[in-house]
Amino acid sequence: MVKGTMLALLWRGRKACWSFADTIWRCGSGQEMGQRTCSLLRESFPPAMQRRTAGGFRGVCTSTALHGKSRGNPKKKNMSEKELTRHFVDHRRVKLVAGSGGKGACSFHSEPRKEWGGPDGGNGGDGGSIIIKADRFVKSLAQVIPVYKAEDGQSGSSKNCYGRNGSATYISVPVGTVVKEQGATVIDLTQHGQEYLAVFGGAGGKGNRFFLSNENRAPMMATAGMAGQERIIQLELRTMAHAGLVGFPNAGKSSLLRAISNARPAVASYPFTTLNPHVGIVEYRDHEQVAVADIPGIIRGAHLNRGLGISFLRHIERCRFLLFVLDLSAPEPWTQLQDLRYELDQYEPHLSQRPQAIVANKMDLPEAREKLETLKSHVTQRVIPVSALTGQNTEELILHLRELYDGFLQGDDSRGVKTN
Ligand SMILES: Nc1nc2c(ncn2[C@@H]2O[C@H](COP(=O)(O)OP(=O)(O)OP(=O)(O)O)[C@@H](O)[C@H]2O)c(=O)[nH]1
Ligand SMILES: [Mg+2]
Repeated sequence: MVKGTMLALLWRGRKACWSFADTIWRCGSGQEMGQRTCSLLRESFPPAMQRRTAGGFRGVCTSTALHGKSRGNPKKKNMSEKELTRHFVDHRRVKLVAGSGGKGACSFHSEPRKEWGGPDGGNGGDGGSIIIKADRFVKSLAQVIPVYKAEDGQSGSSKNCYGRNGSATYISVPVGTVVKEQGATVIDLTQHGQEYLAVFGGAGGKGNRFFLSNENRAPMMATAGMAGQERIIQLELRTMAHAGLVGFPNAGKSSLLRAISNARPAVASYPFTTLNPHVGIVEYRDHEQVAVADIPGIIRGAHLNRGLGISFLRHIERCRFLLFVLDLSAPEPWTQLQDLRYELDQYEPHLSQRPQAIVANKMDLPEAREKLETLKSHVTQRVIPVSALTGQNTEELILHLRELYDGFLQGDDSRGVKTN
């Protein structure tokens, strides 16, 4: 029984315990063995643990303590914005080649006393197709490779055996991916699980059994499988979010997203900290969720490729409403608003006309408080003064976000449009 207990201890112990497992196994039974084992185990612990077990060895507790560290969930490492840029890809050009069909077989059945058993060549299997599938757990197109070749069908064989069909190849893409061919949109994958069969596999060839007829009792013909379809397509990711944060660099967009949602985009005091879109979810008590996208900063002349350009505006193209984030500590923040609107319209006419609110950020700074009234006099839209840093008045912003969201839902209901 003592031997059994020792073995149980060793099983739960660490690698270090194995070195003296042999020793314990060979020990005699009784108290002497128990003491010897205790001292051996105690010596194998780190000094701190040795001190703790000096009073008396308790096998069960020790094994737990030894494993304590390895059992704990390792904390997920936050990726820096630079690392994220390497992992975040929002467009890809992909060549798709479906599988070819397998060859049909040409063979004749033959067995004792049945020498001319007739043709028995089976058909080839069909080539595999390639299917593009939207998956909400995929966040970027980074894992999409430049060329996909689906599996070919297997050839048919004698005894009427058909070749196996090539299995379909699935390409998982984020929800919101647009499939384009020569610049024209083919399909927009906006639902989780939505599939698009991009290229069909070639049909399998026919075996000579297929050509058996009254006229031809011994067909020698079998056909090769057809080649699979080939296609070059472009995949373009357009982030799916209800609201988009638009502003100059350093306006505090990322800080604001951190303040109102669960997202953790990088925040720093230098411009263009954000290089990729981040989506945060604002949760309400009734479990309604509003997705908010933070995108890189826009500067005057961005449509002429200044700063980071405006190509990333594709990520707010789908947003139903916009939040213009202004840094009220900057001189004349209302000019920022005009510039932002101009740049948005350069990307897509009337993009700046979407339902919107103006978020006056950095209200914790004295210079910002002075400019609030002047800003209000310059604009007709609602201005929400907040401080993303201190969290001041973010509730008003969250509530207004909900109003905009409800308005958008009602608008869609009245038009009978189903949206995501
Ligand atoms: N005092 C004060 N500072 C703020 C506030 N919000 C943001 N900041 C600071 O402003 C700087 C820029 O903040 P970000 O959130 O990175 O700004 P951003 O608009 O995301 O900038 P880009 O990603 O470069 O476009 C950081 O140093 C923040 O700490 C605020 O409400 N008050
Ligand atoms: Mg940012």
